[in-house]
Amino acid sequence: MSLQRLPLVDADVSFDPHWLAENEAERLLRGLREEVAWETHHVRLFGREHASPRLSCWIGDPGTAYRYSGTLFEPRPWPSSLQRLRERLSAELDVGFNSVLANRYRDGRDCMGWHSDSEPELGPAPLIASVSLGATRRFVLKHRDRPQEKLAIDLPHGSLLVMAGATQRHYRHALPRTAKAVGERINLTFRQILG
Ligand SMILES: O=C(O)CCC(=O)C(=O)O
Ligand SMILES: [Fe+2]
Repeated sequence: MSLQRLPLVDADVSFDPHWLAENEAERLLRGLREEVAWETHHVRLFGREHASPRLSCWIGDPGTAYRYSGTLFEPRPWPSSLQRLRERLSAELDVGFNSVLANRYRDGRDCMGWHSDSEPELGPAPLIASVSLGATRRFVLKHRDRPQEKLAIDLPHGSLLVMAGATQRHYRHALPRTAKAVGERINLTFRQILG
């Protein structure tokens, strides 16, 4: 593993563009299309229900329910391929991951808006490991109080991005939609829900 620290103040973000071998990444991508119970999550924003512009699935150990934007998601069980990936990540990063949010971006219109992963059940300094599969998409980070502190990074097939420490406290991030013709992408954000 060769994680490189990215140049951001008040944050701890590191990146390995080739974390997974090409054949492993390909096998995972194919498997996850079938093994995951993909669904459209609905979230409440300003009192109104919205369909998220992507497919998602919350997966985790029993007891890792996750509340976000007013909705409580009960975890689905681990498909075996994700179970193995979780074990490998937990060992390499020395973090007891007990859940993962899987997101599937069908094309360039699917996206994720500005947010930070700062739900209380993640604790004050969450370590989030984000594995990307399929089409390369641009990921952007921006400091909450210092707008000139920002970074855009393309996340290719098989890459690993790790956000730790004060990153969620000081930064928001997003996966913008794109007018470019891009294929499907699956992203996995491994998390540790504190009991
Ligand atoms: O798809 C991505 O790379 C970002 C996903 C993300 O921010 C999240 O799951 O919280
Ligand atoms: Fe996020």
